[in-house]
Amino acid sequence: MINHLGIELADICKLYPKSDTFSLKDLSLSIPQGIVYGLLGPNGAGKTTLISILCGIIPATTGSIRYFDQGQPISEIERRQVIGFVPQDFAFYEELTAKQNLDYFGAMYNIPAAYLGPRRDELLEVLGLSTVAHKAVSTFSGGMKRRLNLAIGIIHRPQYLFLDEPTVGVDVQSKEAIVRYLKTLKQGGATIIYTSHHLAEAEEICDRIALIDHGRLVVEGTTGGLLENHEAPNLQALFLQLTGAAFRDQ
Ligand SMILES: Nc1ncnc2c1ncn2[C@@H]1O[C@H](COP(=O)(O)OP(=O)(O)OP(=O)(O)O)[C@@H](O)[C@H]1O
Repeated sequence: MINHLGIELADICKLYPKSDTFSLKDLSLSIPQGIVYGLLGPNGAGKTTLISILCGIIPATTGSIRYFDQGQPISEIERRQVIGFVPQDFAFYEELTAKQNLDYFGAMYNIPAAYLGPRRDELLEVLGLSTVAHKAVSTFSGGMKRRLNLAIGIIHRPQYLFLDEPTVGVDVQSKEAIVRYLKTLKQGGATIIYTSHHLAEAEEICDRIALIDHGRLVVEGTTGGLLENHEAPNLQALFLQLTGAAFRDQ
């Protein structure tokens, strides 16, 4: 399968207002279309900042981002239609039911009712939420909320899906369900860009990874190629080899 260029970032810098330290510095990446791409790094490395810039939630201070489809650049308006974002913080209404949340967010994307109903029911089914579809989300477990968060981010079938720690704080069953569904989305042609601290999970699903530390790119490449080049038995060993053992508490 030919992977066309999907997203190209050039010299991205991010200086938050009132901050005197760059959260991202001179970061350049080329992300192919149709793969799972992992943004990895220690606490405070800049992963959330980068994913938020990539999907247009916050602006970069300097640098450029271009999106492509089948090798052709796409406009800002087109970009907004083809991306989906699953944030680390839950982005739904606790007092509404799972079904009402999906209906609400589906309507925000202007999905016609004839398509929205079947799409909503399909997502509830594959993410194991059918039996609780009519319950208020405030009664859900952490894993159920994570799965609903994912369903909302993909209700409009995005071509580019950004996920910020999609499996944080969930049990093995929910993690498996989420990972399985991400693989299904990739098989359907989606480009998935995700951050995670679960390195075994990242090793399982990422075709390529970028390792970031202190806002700078440390290394980038195919998961297998990086392990081989650095003679690392797994991603955790590679991570420690390249970022050191020091804590990142401040
Ligand atoms: N709104 C903000 N204002 C100022 N500084 C910020 C802001 N958001 C993040 N930062 C800083 O930018 C740097 C990168 O933070 P970011 O949240 O992107 O890292 P991360 O890799 O996602 O970390 P974690 O793994 O802990 O979620 C950190 O030093 C952080 O303190």
